[in-house]
Amino acid sequence: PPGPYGLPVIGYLLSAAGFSDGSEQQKFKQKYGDIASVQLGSDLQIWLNSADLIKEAFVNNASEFSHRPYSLFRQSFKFQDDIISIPFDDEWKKSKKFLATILKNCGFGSGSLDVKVLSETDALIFRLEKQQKVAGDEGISLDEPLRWIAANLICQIIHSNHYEEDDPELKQLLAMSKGLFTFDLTKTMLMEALPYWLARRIFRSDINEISNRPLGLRNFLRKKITEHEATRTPGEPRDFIDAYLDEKAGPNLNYTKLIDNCIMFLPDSLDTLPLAIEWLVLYVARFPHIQTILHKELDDIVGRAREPQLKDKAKLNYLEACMLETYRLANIFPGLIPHTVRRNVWLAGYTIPRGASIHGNTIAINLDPNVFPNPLEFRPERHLDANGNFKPSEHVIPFGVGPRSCPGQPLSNVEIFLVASKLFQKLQFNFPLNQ
Ligand code: HEM
Repeated sequence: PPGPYGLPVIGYLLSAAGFSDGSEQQKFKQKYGDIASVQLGSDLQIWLNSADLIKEAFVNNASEFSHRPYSLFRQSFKFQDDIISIPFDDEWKKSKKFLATILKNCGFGSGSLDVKVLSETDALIFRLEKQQKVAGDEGISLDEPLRWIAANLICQIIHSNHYEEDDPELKQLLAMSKGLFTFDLTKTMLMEALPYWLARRIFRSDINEISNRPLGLRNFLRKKITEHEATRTPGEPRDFIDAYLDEKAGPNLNYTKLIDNCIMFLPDSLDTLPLAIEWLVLYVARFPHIQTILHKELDDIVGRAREPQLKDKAKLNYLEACMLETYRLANIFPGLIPHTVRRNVWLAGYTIPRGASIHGNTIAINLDPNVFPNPLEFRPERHLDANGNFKPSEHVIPFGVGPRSCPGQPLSNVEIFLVASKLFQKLQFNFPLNQ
């Protein structure tokens, strides 16, 4: 595929810094159309710059395009057969189906989850109001309170624990998972771009630091598993750990795999998901006319006397539109997680070489002025039809598409919708004075 020329050996590596703010990725679409390639050292990156082409690869040709490329960064964590890294084969299919089923039984997409989310949101509102009284005009940060509610929900699903605001165990868990998968983007690109032996030398101390990151979480989860083994009733799972133990009990039970798969749920649950809610609140607070429309819609459909429910979702068109617009403009998960092919494959008239890393260019797609006029404006109306009904966009794909897409999407959709509808039903958000 076409792409920028680079220098011998290092390719386009000197421009790696431009990837962190998305400016390079946007240029790929403008200059080369739906598909572009860029050589970063030894890493050949293919950028798919339209949602249609991403679907062509990850959905229509899923059997070829659903592998994960080798990544020194991910390998540094020393996870064992975790769901994100394992290749797309029969083993992966079995694991993903198994995880999806037990997650569903533990709350994802089931009625009991709504009750938990609503009661956690009550506690969140109480906490925000309390903090606001103390802070006055200074304003408060949403970051920690939103991570706290998200942690309570995922912990109930994984190991049935519910925490109060100041619980030291919760604080410890949040501290251990904060930034678990965060790393300087330019360094990550260099790590993946340099030949393996050289990258291992240059980044030795970073690799050691990364491999130590999950140790605290592993110990924490090991303790939870031991407690579960002592108290569980086989066949009556209370949560993810019980369900896993039920399914895999026996001499072949691999505790490290169980622990690592629990850890895989944490970064998106504790970082990505609260971030989406936080951006939504910030955009709505920034534009008072949008907040007024949102409050009116909630008053008309739900009223003040009862809780919002999942069945209201179909009627809360404006809220749905605000959520989608947030995914688009805030670019909640830029670039998806890279995929690869295991042999040379044709796509859009080009050969995609075996081992290339394949990226969904959601940054360029979300800001494409031909699809979203005035793309930098937060305009929920663009996702409504002439009758004011919510119109999902085929171009906004924050959870990815195809078999490798996010298994947390059902949980995220329920959680974000219920938390947001209740927050906007009960509260008015404004920016602090002079900010
Ligand atoms: C707003 C919230 C979230 C967003 C935007 C999001 C987005 C994504 C994206 C873009 C991918 C990669 C798709 C691809 O490779 O093409 C992904 C994968 C994944 N997500 Fe999420 N996610 C969210 C929440 C969650 C939650 C709450 C969980 C767990 C409880 C979760 C667990 C995972 C896992 C395990 C994978 C790897 C799947 C695989 O490799 O087969 N995500 N997510």
